[in-house]
Amino acid sequence: MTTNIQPPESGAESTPTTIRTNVSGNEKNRALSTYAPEEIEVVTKNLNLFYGKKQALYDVNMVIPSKRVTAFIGPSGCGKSTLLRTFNRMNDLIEGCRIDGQILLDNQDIFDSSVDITSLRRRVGMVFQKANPFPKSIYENVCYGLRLQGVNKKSILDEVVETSLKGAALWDEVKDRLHDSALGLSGGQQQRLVIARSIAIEPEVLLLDEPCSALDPISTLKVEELIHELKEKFTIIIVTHNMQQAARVSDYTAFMYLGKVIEHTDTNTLFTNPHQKQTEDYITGRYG
Ligand SMILES: Nc1ncnc2c1ncn2[C@@H]1O[C@H](COP(=O)(O)OP(=O)(O)OP(=O)(O)O)[C@@H](O)[C@H]1O
Repeated sequence: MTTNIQPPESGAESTPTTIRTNVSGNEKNRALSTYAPEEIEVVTKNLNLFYGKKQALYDVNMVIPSKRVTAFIGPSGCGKSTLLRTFNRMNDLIEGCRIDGQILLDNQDIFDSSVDITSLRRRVGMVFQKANPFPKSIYENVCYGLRLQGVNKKSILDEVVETSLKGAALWDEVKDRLHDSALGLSGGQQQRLVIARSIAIEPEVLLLDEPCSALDPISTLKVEELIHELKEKFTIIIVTHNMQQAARVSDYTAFMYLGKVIEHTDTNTLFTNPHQKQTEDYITGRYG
């Protein structure tokens, strides 16, 4: 069901934007506090992050429910990508980056010394703003992760390639040219290919960092529809600049400002009845 809702009006400067949400029943948008521990994929506890002396995240405490879409929104530089990158420890690659606090994935602290980063990144896949297919065939792009794991049996690879491309809504467009270069695909197709490559190794969580920002409206729509389907199998966390997109694709939305999570609630509430003034100012276009 698609619901047409207006952001709250509180004063003459309110923007008359119509924000559509993908509200599809109470169950999907129930309060985060009602989730049982086994329904939660990721928990952050007192998470602080510093780039050298500059603090970029402040005391982030949040729960990310399993098999739901959570969106991070907020003005440029508020820490959305930084927070997203902590979930698969991509920030480890940045010199001078220091993190305090905990992130529990299935109840295990991902910063624990026993955690193997390669297997963490297998469990928590990531898709970036700009599609980054490898200069290989479409087929080899999709089975890249499996080959790294030592899987080389053709029948298995064929099956995974087909399932993943179908899962990424790309199969019909490429099934007759699987051995052509991935670089010959359009931008939107490349982004779906990268998603197919990520889901081929069956992660638990899929991180999407502004996956549509370089795409035209039709490709954007395809990726948004895809996100909707993928949440049946994966927990999805998406960073987007686009509030309409957050409202369309997500079940839960976190509004961030200056490194803090100001409000994190079901998407419908965040856009129709935000509890924090800063959220309301942002969604009504007063700053950002
Ligand atoms: N590698 C880095 N080294 C130092 N500072 C960084 C680094 N990456 C991000 N920052 C700083 O951390 C803060 C948060 O940046 P981040 O990219 O996470 O914000 P964002 O909300 O994703 O922004 P945008 O919407 O513009 O992509 C910013 O002040 C940014 O300048």
